[in-house]
Formats: sequence, C-alpha cells, structure tokens
Amino acid sequence: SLQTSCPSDALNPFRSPSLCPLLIDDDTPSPFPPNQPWTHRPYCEVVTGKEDTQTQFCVYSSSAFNIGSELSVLTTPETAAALAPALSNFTSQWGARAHLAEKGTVFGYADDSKPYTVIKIPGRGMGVVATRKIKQFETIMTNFPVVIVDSELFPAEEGEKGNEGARELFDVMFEQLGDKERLLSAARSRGSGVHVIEDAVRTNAFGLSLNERRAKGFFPEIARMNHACDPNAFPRFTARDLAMSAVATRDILPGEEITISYIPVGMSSTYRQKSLANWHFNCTCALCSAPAQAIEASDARREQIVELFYGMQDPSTTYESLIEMTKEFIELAQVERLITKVGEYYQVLMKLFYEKGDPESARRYGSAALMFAETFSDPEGEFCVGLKDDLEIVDKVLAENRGSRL
Ligand SMILES: C[S@@+](CC[C@H](N)C(=O)[O-])C[C@H]1O[C@@H](n2cnc3c(N)ncnc32)[C@H](O)[C@@H]1O
Repeated sequence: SLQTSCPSDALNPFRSPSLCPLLIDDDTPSPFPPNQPWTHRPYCEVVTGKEDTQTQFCVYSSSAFNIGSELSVLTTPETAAALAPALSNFTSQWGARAHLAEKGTVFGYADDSKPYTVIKIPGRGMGVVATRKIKQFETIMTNFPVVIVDSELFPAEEGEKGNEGARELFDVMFEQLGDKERLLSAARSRGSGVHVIEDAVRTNAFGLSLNERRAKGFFPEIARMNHACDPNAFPRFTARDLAMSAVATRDILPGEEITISYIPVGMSSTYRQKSLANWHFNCTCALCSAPAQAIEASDARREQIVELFYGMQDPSTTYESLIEMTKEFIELAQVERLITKVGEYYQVLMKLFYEKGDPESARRYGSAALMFAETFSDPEGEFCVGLKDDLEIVDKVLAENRGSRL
C-alpha cells in the first residue's frame, strides 16, 4: 500500500516534500497540500508488461516546474516520489533561467549569457549555432525536461502496437500539458497512427536512468541540437535537478554549429548508420560526408581502439605490453577525439595498472578519469561515486607503501 503520511507531519506541517516524499496515486492523493509536489491529481492505469507483469503507471504533472515551464512525467508512484527533491530544486532552475529567454532577455532584462542562437540549417531543419567563442569544457546550455516517459511504456520498435493502457496515459499526459504547441512542433516528423507523445519523444528524447528505471526525457531547447558523429558538445544529465546540460568537448568558434551525438560515440561508420536509422535521416555530418578514404582510416582507428581495449584487459597481457598498448590506445583515441570516453577508458586503465602492481600509474589514470567523468557525467552519479571509492583504495595502498619504505 502507498505511504500516505509523513512521520514528521505532526511536528512540521510545512515539511519540505524533499524530506518526506509521499507515494501518491489517483486513489490516495497526499493529504496536504493535495498531490504535492505535483499540481495535478495523478491519473493511473495498471499496465501489463511483456512477461505479464502488472505495473501501476501514473501521469504526474506540475505546471510550476522550472519557473512555470511545466513538466509531465509518466512513471511509477515510487519513481514519482523519488523525483520530489529534484522538483523542488528551485535554485538550479533559477540559476539556469536564461534558457527561458526570448531574444536575449530574461524576464525583460538584457541577457548576454547565452552563447548560442537557434537558426535554420540547410538540410537539417533547425539547429543551434554559437554566437561567440565557447571554451572547451564550458557549459553551453542547461535545459529542463517537459515530458518524461518510463521506457516500459514504449513499444521497442516504432509502429509496433503499443499497450492500450499506455495510449490512455499518453492522452492524459498530452491533455495536461499547458504548452501543446511545443510538443506538436517537435513531433511533426512521423506519419499517422503514432501518438504525438511517442512521436515527439522518439525524435527528440534522451535516455535517462531515474530511480533505477529507464526513461526517456524531452528537453525542448537541447533537442534543437543536430547530430554529429564527431560532436563538439556532450549532453550531461544531473539527477538532483533533472537538468540536461550541453558541455563543450572542444573550443567552438562563433558561427559553428553546436552538435551532440545521438548514439554512443566511438562506433565505426557501418554501426553508426545502423544506430541512426531510428531517427530517419541521412546523416550529413562532417565525418559521414568525409571522403571515402578518410572514413576508412577513421574506421580502422576505431576498430583498432576496440581491439586494444580488449587486449589490454586480457589477463595474459604483461605489464610491459600493457604500457605499450596504453600508449598506442591513447594516441588513437586522441586522433578520433573520443574525449567524452576518456573517463570510461581511464577508469579501466586505473584498475589494470592497480592489478599489475603499479598504484602510482593507477592513481594518475584514476584522477584523470574522475576529472573527465565529473565534466561529462553526473558528479553525484554512480560512475563518479564508484571512481572516488576506487581512488580511495589506491590511495590507501600508496600510503601503506610509503609507510613501509620509511
Ligand atoms: C532532435 S531533432 C534536431 C533538431 C531539428 N533539426 C529541428 O529542426 O528541430 C532531430 C532531427 O534533426 C535532423 N537532423 C539531426 N542531425 C542531422 C544530421 N546530422 N544530418 C541531417 N539531419 C539531421 C533529423 O531530421 C532528425 O530527425
């Protein structure tokens, strides 16, 4: 049964929802204030999953989220309760309010903090272009979601018949959105029969992990960024405020289009084309439209990177060959500009050097991994937290070694 009262209620009737988020659905709304932190009464359906699992999903909407820009989430009551602290994180929403600005103003005041503009790009619809020099690692924009849908409610393949319960939930979600035009304009790329929510989310959404459930989120401004296989920006999601930020992977010049990769970076061209099929466009990015020879050379480097990565992790690899392979690996990754993968790569290198009895090198790779991971992923996320734990172990060994040398 749902948790409907808060232990501290009697003492503090004005408790923050972040301290005691309640599980609410359409039968058991929270007592006071009703439905908080949502502004609408939840609407729920029990949905039968692939393995005949029965899960209750509800539509939760808040027209107050992100300084009135709104948010509607289709998820389980548990995940909705876990979102309460993020919904109440006004500091972050206020800090990033420039994303609500029209024509360089924030609530009537001139704002020159926005380093980009959205314009038409030949052959790609709209796109985001830099209006001044943007430095590597700079946060270009911070954006909040308008729609989030649990991935279980999505037919795996486009056109596959969705669950009837899901369709009703999509209808209610669309009904509760204040700015329907925003979603409609993001959804006009598909034929009839596909629900407008599914349509918009498939073309524009980012995969998220929320309270250990997979979900897809539509972030309207960052969704204007077109795809490039060698992008100059990377989307970073932070769970504590639900913000999606675009972080520059290298220096960007004024007039340059700001791009992100819709698919994991580092794949060779054939895999990229297959993975991009979901978006229904012929990729015209710099890497895909490069001369055949350049594409071939890049593919060869990417394949070599994967091969080396497996080779390095093979237990039979000696310490000496690990050093050689690492050198070659890093050089290739630099040529292919796989900077957003460095956190991942260096974390593995930290472990390998640690296992081979070289904690000094392990520490160097570990700290570099953390620096990159904190730039391109959630600093409070699982990956960064795990890295910090691993670094502590390495530090302990280093301290013990120093002690034994004295
Ligand atoms: C998330 S939207 C990006 C913004 C979009 N251009 C707009 O006008 O709103 C994704 C769509 O943009 C277009 N697009 C994105 N990257 C592209 C690329 N590299 N080449 C061609 N079209 C692209 C495709 O139509 C794709 O389905």
